[in-house]
Amino acid sequence: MDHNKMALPVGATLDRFIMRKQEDFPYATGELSQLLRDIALAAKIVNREINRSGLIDIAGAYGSQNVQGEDQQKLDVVANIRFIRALRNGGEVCTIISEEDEDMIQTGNVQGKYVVAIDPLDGSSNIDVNVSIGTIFSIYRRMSPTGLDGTTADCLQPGTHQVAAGYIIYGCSTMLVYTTGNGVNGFTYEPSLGEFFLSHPNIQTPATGTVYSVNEGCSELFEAGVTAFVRQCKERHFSARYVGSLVADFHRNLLKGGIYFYPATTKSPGGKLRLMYECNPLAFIVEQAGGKSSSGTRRTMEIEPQALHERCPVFIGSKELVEEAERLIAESAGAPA
Ligand SMILES: O=P(O)(O)OC[C@H]1O[C@](O)(COP(=O)(O)O)[C@@H](O)[C@@H]1O
Ligand SMILES: [Mg+2]
Ligand SMILES: [Mg+2]
Repeated sequence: MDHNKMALPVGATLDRFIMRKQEDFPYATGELSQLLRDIALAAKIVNREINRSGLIDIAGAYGSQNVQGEDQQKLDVVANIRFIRALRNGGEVCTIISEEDEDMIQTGNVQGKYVVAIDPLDGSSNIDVNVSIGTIFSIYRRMSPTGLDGTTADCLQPGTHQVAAGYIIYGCSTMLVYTTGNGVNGFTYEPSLGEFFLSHPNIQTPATGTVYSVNEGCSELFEAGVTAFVRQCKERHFSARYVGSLVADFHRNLLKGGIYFYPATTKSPGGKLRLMYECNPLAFIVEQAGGKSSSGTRRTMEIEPQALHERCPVFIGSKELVEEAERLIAESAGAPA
């Protein structure tokens, strides 16, 4: 046995883990590894801001709206600035799609091989009330040649083209969970050492569960198949859990089993969540952990994006629960199950 190649023990630092994973790819140039480190660095800085958000003047609205027409919170803007700065300074990223910016952000790193889509602060409505929030990121390799800014085509790639994806959850503890298409691993931040340590190696999500996460306040606006699925969850005495921060609801269900869904409603026919920096990255992670993600009728990662901030309905989590939701939606639409 090649003892040098054994799996890294729980407690290994993120840095060592990234290096070890890079060794698995003989032709790896280290750029993606460096990009993951840049994201981890920005996460540490944003974590510090969040942890003291009740003390310093960082709470509340910023006074402007983003392209989605949502009031930006100060922490949305701070997190956006921190991540963009780290990605720009890191040099590996040519173009960024951010929830907080209408247009593509060209970093000026024309030699950069990667495009990043990011939700700098997820769960904005929970910032001021000390409930878990997060950051979600998705990484693609550019298709256009280096030497120029990234293009719209570089940004509008389907989820199946992702080379890495992850999220940071700022909760009871701060964790970074990511995949490069080779399993899902979780790292817990130790602030006194300023390091992320491997705490959740090779995460596998249970095939089923007894938790459903949906904003039932909109249930009057659900289509028949979704209503039937919610009814079934209740008939099975599932527990309703809804934090209102996608990252927090997703993370719980990833570890314990369950399903989160934000369906299309008559009010928002495209759903609420954004394909490029919310649905696709979490879909990549859940699939790598043995779960499933769907729009209700098709695999999330096979959706061809048409716009940077397009929305899509999402059903994500334990495989059997997502398939059950799809079956009831198909049935109610009269399509063969
Ligand atoms: O308040 P609603 O309609 O239930 O929406 C909550 C959902 O919206 C979000 O807050 C959207 O994300 P942002 O906070 O990044 O805009 C999700 O985190 C959450 O799951
Ligand atoms: Mg979000
Ligand atoms: Mg956000």
